[in-house]
Amino acid sequence: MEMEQEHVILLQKILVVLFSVALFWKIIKHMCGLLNIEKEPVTVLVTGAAGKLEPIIINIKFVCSSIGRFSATGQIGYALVPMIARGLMLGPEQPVIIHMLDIELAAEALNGVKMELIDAAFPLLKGVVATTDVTEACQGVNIAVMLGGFPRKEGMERKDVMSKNVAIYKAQASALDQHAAPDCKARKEVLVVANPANTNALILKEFAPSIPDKNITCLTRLDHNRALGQISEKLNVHVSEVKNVIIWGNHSSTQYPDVNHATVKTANGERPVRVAIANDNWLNTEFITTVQQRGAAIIKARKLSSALSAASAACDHIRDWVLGTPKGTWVSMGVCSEGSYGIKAGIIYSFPVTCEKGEWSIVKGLKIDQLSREKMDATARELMEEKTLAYSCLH
Ligand SMILES: NC(=O)C1=CN([C@@H]2O[C@H](COP(=O)(O)OP(=O)(O)OC[C@H]3O[C@@H](n4cnc5c(N)ncnc54)[C@H](O)[C@@H]3O)[C@@H](O)[C@H]2O)C=CC1
Ligand SMILES: O=C([O-])CC(=O)C(=O)O
Repeated sequence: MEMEQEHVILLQKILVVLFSVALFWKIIKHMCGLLNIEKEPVTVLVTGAAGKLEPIIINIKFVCSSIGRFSATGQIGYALVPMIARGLMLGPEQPVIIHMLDIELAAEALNGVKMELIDAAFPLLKGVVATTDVTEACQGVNIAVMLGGFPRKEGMERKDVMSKNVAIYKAQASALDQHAAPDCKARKEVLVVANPANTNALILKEFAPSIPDKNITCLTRLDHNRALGQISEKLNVHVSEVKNVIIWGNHSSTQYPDVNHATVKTANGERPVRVAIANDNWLNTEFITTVQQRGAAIIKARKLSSALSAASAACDHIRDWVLGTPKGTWVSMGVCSEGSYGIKAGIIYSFPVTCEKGEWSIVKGLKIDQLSREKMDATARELMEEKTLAYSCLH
């Protein structure tokens, strides 16, 4: 009898423990749910997002034969917006609202992209605005990815492209300055992708005085990823095993892809890339020109510029900036020079950076050899010339 009672008591105790564990688990899950619900959506602006196809009229006499050939516009935008809506930019638990801006001519196509975003039923996507009104587009924006710009057309001089783009970036700077959410001014991120990326970012910085210089950056992460890709191909290792390449300077053919501090993971630990490749001649010549010319090579192959890899790099850039770079790893970002490594303060120049708590910091104290010094200075000179040209276009 006593034994039976003991068994009942033991069973009761087990049931109480099981019930408590289940209740505790339910409370935890409920709290996590509440946390998710409470996460405010982040508003991301993407300019130049229309994803439009325009017929090319090659020869006016044979206009019929030219129908069916198309040039895509808003290409990067069309690849980028679904990546943002899937959480590839801000993480799988961050709801987003996407604002898309394009020009009047692309309004119908822009609306088509909005329809597709709705049809894709992305769980994280809490709203879409498609507009040709820059003021509406900039309203309440936390993060801005600037793809919109005037592409170089046949027969146009560099100065013609520059004058169109700096005028666009000056106007958009004023709109962001006046209408972006206080976050964008106090804390958040502006990424300029449209070419000339560094100089467009410079103009944005100069004409949006309420946005701190630290919040305005340009994309050189694509070049950084291209450099990682070339090294991984050469060594026949996965790209994730290679780290800490650097892109110095301008997102142009004068950029300097530097592997002097890069490493590759091996079974026996990390090895310098220079030692693993053991071919300085290749690293100092073909590797550099391949990365510098990769954009042109893609255009030649696709008849269109890099869109998939540029969109992916834009996500990498913002994700690492907001969520932080992995320990021991740096990335390349075009940021406002503070004078580090002898680069004139104030220009937007690509440096190696680490990010923590939403702030980037330039990696300091890297040893710079003679070849690197010359290449870093040459790309800085080009940026100074672009700055002069941009200002001459504005006057
Ligand atoms: N930094 C980087 O690593 C890279 C930069 N790029 C540059 O990114 C930019 C975008 O590339 P794609 O999407 O291929 O070009 P795209 O020509 O396909 O698209 C540009 C879009 O901007 C729109 N646009 C023009 N003026 C505008 C304005 N005032 N406001 C808003 N939108 C405007 C156009 O209607 C078009 O939809 C180009 O300037 C390209 O050279 C491209 C690849 C890599
Ligand atoms: O020149 C372009 O439009 C393409 C470009 O920047 C790149 O692929 O790096």
